[in-house]
Amino acid sequence: AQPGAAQPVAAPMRELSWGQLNFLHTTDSHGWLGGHLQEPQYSADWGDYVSFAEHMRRKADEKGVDLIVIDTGDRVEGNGLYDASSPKGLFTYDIFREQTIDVLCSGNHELYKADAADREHNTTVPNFKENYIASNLDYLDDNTGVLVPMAQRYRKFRTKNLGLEIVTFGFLFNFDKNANNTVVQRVEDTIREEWFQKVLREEKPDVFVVTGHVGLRMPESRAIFEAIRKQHWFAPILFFGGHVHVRDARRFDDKSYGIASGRYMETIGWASVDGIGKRTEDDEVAGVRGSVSFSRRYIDNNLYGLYHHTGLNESTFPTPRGQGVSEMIDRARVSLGLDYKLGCAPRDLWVSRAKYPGEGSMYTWIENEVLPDVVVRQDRKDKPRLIITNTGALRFDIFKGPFTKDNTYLVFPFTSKFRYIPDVPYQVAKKVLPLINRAGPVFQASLDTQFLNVPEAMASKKYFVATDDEDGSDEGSFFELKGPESAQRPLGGVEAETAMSVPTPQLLAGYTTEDDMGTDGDDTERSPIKMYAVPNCVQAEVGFPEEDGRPDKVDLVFIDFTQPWIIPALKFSGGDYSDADVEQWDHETLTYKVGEWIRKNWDGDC
Ligand SMILES: Nc1ccn([C@@H]2O[C@H](COP(=O)(O)O)[C@@H](O)[C@H]2O)c(=O)n1
Repeated sequence: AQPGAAQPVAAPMRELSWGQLNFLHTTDSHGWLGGHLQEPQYSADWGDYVSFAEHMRRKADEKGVDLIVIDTGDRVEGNGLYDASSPKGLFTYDIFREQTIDVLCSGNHELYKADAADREHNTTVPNFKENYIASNLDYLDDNTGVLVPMAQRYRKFRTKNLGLEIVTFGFLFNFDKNANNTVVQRVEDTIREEWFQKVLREEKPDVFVVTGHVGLRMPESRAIFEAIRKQHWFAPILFFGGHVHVRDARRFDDKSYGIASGRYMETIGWASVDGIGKRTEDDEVAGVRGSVSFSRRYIDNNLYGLYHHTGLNESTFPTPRGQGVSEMIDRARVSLGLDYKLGCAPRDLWVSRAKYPGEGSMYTWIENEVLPDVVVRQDRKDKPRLIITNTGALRFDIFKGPFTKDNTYLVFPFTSKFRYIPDVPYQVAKKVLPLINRAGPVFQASLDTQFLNVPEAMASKKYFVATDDEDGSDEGSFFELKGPESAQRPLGGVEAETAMSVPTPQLLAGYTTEDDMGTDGDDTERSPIKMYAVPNCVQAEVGFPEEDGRPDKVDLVFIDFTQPWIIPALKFSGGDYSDADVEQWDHETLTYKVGEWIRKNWDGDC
């Protein structure tokens, strides 16, 4: 762990079970290679994970079984370790490559910006060579002007100890907000491509492993499963998903299962599979291959748990390589000045652990306190304005106490700036926010308004029910598990505030996941946390007339990411606006503006 990271706390543990094939899985790490310095549940770092994987490989060898290490993308954006350097990721690519990863693929965050996609092609792919799979992703080489596969489309390999043959793919969901130096082919089109069909016709592996930056319950995963199953009735198919930032496991059928392993290096996914027979020519005819048994654990990424699962301790656990990686991270953090204190947060501010609107909500804070102060222009200061930001732009909680340079990137990782349309009739402008939040038919399918929200909402909306609040209002609904077809309740602080069960007092609050396999997936017993839904966007009203609160016209200011939704919402509200009417508000990023605000307003002692 990093110097100064919170010490892990002892807790009741569930064991890992081993099978013929065993997997360690990370996804959506978003640069959190230093771990969570403020949260004991997740305070181990990438160096500890390197040590852990080394011990688990040795154990696999001793047992005569196999271990495969997987990462399913979104390695970048969301932590100072990646975002604070120039160029971005100056240190993280070298740190990340220290883990031996057998199969990896791209996430959408590797592709938002052209320079990040260049680095993926020119650094990550060569770092991992044939282990990097890009089944539906091409890269436009600037030097040659030629569109080439980002990496190979699939990989076939034999496992070290049991000699099982694996065919593996690496998919990205149908993402369309990538920079123009990559092309993402829709999954549904890719599986109809000749190369994919040829693999299915010609290869007869013992098991298919589908890695993907795709939620397990997104339609793309189902489509891939059905395409493989159509041609391989009895083959085990294992999915390793990502993107929606949740812990989840899904049973597709009795020979096909998947795991999704959370976000931000909070979770190391563990999956083990038994019942994989060597495939014979007659299998498909006779249907001889029985069910596979699948077991999963979501490992909280802290040293207490990693020692427990390896049977090691403080002196025996760190390997020279792992220790070296922790030192690399420390040096990088120091040279980037990530612990530099901008101010002192006077209270906890939550993404979804507090009701919106409310005192503890990060979104109430941003719309009431921050936006009115930071979205100001001298030449338009007397014009009333509406300022809109999407909630997904604020990604992580703020804990009471020191707010560091690192925290600015954890909370506001994007380089988004403000744009505006001047002098919009208020009667038109005021309808934009409700339209976006109600997500009506105004928006085409490609403009799903859930893409404005925090990624966790994608899973939550589908698998949890938003119930009425305790006070009977429908404001600030919270999620309650609907049944076994579920995703999760994430995240941990130290207190367990819940209406869903009686917390065990000494347990730290954290993940209490329910998935298709039941409620025993988390490796550590935690007390549950109540999670509240947040709207897609929030809005500040600034400079409104005091008498009736209804200006004639307003400047409609919005974060640039929201523009594709703002324009159709304006049109639907009777405003004949297009992209041509949009002007840049100023040239400062939201991240910079909030950093400056914190410097001025949170200048207490802590
Ligand atoms: N410039 C951006 C890019 C993304 N977002 C938000 O992030 C969400 C996607 O996050 P994943 O980690 O799941 O890829 C997206 O839905 C937006 O809410 C943003 O605000 N600004």
